[in-house]
Amino acid sequence: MSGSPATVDGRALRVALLGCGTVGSEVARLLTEQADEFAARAGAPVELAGIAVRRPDKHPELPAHLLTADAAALVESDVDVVVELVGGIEPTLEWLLSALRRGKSVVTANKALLAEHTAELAEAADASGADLYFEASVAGAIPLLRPLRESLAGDRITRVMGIVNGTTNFILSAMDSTGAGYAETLDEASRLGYAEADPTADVDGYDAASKAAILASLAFHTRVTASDVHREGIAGVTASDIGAAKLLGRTVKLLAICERVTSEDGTESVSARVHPVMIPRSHQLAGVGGAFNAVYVEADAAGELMFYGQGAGGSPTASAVLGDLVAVARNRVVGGRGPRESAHAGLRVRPMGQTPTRYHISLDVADRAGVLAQVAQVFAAHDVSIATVRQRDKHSTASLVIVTHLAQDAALQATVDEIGKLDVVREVVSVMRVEGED
Ligand SMILES: NC(=O)c1ccc[n+]([C@@H]2O[C@H](COP(=O)([O-])OP(=O)(O)OC[C@H]3O[C@@H](n4cnc5c(N)ncnc54)[C@H](O)[C@@H]3O)[C@@H](O)[C@H]2O)c1
Ligand SMILES: N[C@@H](CCO)C(=O)O
Ligand code: NA
Repeated sequence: MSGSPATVDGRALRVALLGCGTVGSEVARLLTEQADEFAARAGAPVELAGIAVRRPDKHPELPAHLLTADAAALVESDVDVVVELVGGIEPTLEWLLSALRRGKSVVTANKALLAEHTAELAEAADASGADLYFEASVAGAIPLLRPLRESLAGDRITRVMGIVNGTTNFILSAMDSTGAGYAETLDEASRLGYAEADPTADVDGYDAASKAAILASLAFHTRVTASDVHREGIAGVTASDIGAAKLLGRTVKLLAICERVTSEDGTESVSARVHPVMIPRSHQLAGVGGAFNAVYVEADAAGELMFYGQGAGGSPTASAVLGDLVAVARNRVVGGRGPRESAHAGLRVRPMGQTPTRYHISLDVADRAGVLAQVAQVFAAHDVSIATVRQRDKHSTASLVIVTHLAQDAALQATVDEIGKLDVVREVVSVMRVEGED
C-alpha cells in the first residue's frame, strides 16, 4: 500500500465486518485480495480490523486474530467504519446506533432494518457527522439507490416500479414456462437452492415490501416504512392465474410499485405496494427471468430509466457493499460526507383502498341471455369502468374476461366480492391487478 495517502486523521481506514456469511465472506475475500486496488481507489489503505460472527470456531478459513463473537465490543473498538452483514433488527439496530453515535460510518445491506429504522439511524448519523450507505439493501449489485439519492436528486421522480425479489421471480418465471402450480414450483426452487430454508420473507412479500419502503423514501423524499407498504405475496398465485394471463398475452410478476399520486385538488401523496401483477409480455419487466431484478424509474425530466442485473448472491451483493465502502473512505480522506437522509417532502402515504389500480377478472358464467348485463351492472354500481370484455363459449358455461380502467382499489375489491355472489357466476377463475397497456 505504498504511497497511499492516509485518512484525514492520518492512518488507514479500519473496518469492522459484522457477519461473514453469504455476503460477508465475499466482502472479506475481495477486501483482502484487492487491498492495493482499494487503497488506490479510496485514497487511503482500507484495513480489515475485526470480523464478528456468531461462532468463531466455525471459521478456520479466517485469520483467528480478527474473529470475535462480540459484535458490540468490535463496534466500540478503534474502528472507523462498520460494515453490517448480519441481518435482522435486534441486536443489529443497537450496534449500528452505537457506531453512528461514536462517529463511525456504517455500510449495510440490511433492508429489514432500514425499512423500519432509517429515521433513527439517519438522525444518529447527522448528530455525529458519520455516513450511512446501503446500496446493497435493494436490488443487490444493481446501482439503484445512489442514482436515486444523487444522480436524480435534481429531477422529480413520479414512479419506481420493479422486480426486487429474485426468489419469487424465479418461482413465477418457472410457473409461466412449465404451467405448474405454486407449491410444486416452490419445492423445485428449494431443491435448486434458490428459496431459503424459511422462504416466508420472500414468498409472502416481506422482503420486497422492505425494499419498496426504501425506494419510496428515496424517490419521494418522504419517510415510508415497511408497515406503510401494502403487501401481498405469491402464495395465492395459481396455475389458473398464469393461464388467464397467457390468454391475454400477459405474464405474472411480483412487483414493487411506488408512485406519486396527485388528487383532483392537486394534493400529492405516495402509494407503495407489493403484489402480483399481470403485465404484457412485451413489457420490459416481462422478459426479466430467473433470479434477476429489474427496476423501472420514471422522472419528469429524465423520462424512463431501467436498471437491471443480479439482485442477490454473495459476490454481486458484495460489489455494492464495497462500492459503498470506497465512498465512505473517500469521504474520510477529503473530510466530507455522503448524502444525508432527504425527507423534506413529508408526503402522506395513501392507503391501498384509495390507490388507483386496474383489475383483470376472469369468470365462468351461465351461458344465457342477460348475464353480461347483470355482471356489467355490478361494475357500474361501484363506478368502475370496463376497458375490455372477452367472451368464450364453453359447454354449458361461458368464460368472461374483463379488464377495467383505473379505479380506486377498494371499489374494485367490492366489485369482485359482489360479482362472486351472483347466481349466474359459476366460478371466479382469476382476479389480479394489471399494469401496462395491451
Ligand atoms: N444473501 C443475499 O443474496 C443478500 C442480498 C442482499 C442483501 N442481503 C442482506 O445481507 C445481510 C446478510 O445476509 P447473508 O445472506 O450474508 O446472511 P448469512 O446468514 O449468510 O450470514 C449472517 C452472518 O451473521 C453472523 N451472525 C449472526 N448473528 C450474529 C451475532 N449475534 N453476532 C455476530 N455475528 C452474527 C453469522 O455468523 C453469519 O456470518 C442481510 O441483511 C440480508 O438481508 C443478502
Ligand atoms: N431473498 C432475496 C435476497 C436479496 O435481497 C431475494 O430473493 O431477492
Ligand atoms: Na443495489
